[in-house]
Amino acid sequence: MKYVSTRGAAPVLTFEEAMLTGLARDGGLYVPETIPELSADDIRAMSGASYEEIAFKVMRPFVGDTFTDEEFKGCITRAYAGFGHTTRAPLVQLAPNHFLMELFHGPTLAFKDFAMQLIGQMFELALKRSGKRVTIVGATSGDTGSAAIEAFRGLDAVDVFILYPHGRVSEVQRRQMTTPTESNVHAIAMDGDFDDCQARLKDMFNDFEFRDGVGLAGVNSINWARVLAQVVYYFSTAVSLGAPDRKVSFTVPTGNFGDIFAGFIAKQMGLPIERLIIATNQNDILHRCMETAAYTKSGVKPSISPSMDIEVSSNFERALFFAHDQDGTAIKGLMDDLAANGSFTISGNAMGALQQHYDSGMLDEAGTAAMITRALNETGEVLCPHSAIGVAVAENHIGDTPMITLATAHPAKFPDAVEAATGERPSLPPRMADLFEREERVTRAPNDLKALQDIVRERLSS
Ligand SMILES: Cc1ncc(COP(=O)(O)O)c(C=O)c1O
Ligand SMILES: N[C@@H](CCOP(=O)(O)O)C(=O)O
Repeated sequence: MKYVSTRGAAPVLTFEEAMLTGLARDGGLYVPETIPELSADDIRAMSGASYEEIAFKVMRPFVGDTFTDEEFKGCITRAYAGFGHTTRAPLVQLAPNHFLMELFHGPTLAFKDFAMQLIGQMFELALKRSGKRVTIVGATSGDTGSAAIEAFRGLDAVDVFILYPHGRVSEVQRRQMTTPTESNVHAIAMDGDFDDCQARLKDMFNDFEFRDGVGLAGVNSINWARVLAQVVYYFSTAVSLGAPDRKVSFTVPTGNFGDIFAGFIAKQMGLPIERLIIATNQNDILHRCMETAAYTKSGVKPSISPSMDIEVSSNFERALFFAHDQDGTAIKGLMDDLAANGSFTISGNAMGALQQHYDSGMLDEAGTAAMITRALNETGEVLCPHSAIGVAVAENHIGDTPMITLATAHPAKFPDAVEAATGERPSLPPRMADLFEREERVTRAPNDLKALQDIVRERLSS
């Protein structure tokens, strides 16, 4: 299995190289050259299998000879052993044709744990074998950062630096990042919004002297392995509802487009997915783009679903690559337009290709709060604001096909928003009960590449 860049001008890599490399050297994102297909019988055989068994079947063809079967199975087993639910991604029925996929039973209470816990295992194995060290730098709007820190804290061969937008993550998210005591963990509160954090991260990758000097690696969804691990729960839940003999649709609360793009990969592999619904908050650039073909930045507005306060949706580039028949030159043109003018326009053909798979919807702030209240009253389910957006958008797209909405985070990560909507403050699991008493350790930084690079270099040499 080979991996190519969405901008068509970077070296072709193996799975291991793509996993440890992060951003392609032409600024693009790695994707598999071809997407392996599973037959209806292969998918049918997943019925009754454990999450871990399904994970192995789904991901194995992408991994090539990076790991033996036994090594890869070991990574998968260890990755999900600490999850607080035996089925890992349980389904709860909300209404006759509407199901909620709970993705918040991992150690940091968000869907990011599904991929990050596995990547932690795979990095550890690959780095032990090569004797190399890496410096992970990640950008987060709150959940990727805590999941990455949890997966890599204390690992000898890794330092992990997380850039988060100062004052724009929930207090629980911030404390998850600032309270770990391991010396290889470095939380950085940066001026600006998540897009600024992600832009500086990509600048670091595009500065080859810095990148090669510190051994930079990425665990944002820039990293193909992140997307791959997220493909699995599309299979496990669809199969539990009757796939491949019954179609399903998914609604996905969306920001950086990694999670919903994993659904697209599942569909390309043969899972009978009817529609993939993009659900956005008031930062609705993706929804506007689906309606008008114009991807136009308008300024990120802070919301009660802060993890989705994103306008430069990194993985949309991967979706565009497939919508343009894998034409890297076309994608480079669009991304250059975005960098120069803050917008690009998608051609009729490419829009047609996107609309074959995706629909979209948005929910504003008042609607999000109202949905959290209504979900509790009507179903007894306490939703986080991101999941509430998914549920409300899904309700406008439910037809004869079962709809599965992804619940991407635990409500206790966003207690203020949930309490304001329901009158009840959701509590953290007992293992996190003292989170608010733990000492915080964080570095403040400006939105400035050189200042950030200096922080990384200084910490590595101390
Ligand atoms: C809780 C939560 N929901 C939804 C999203 C959106 O996911 P994606 O960026 O993969 O679209 C994120 C962050 O990305 C998140 O943290
Ligand atoms: N919502 C994310 C944003 C980063 O997304 P990623 O999937 O690219 O890591 C977060 O919580 O940080």
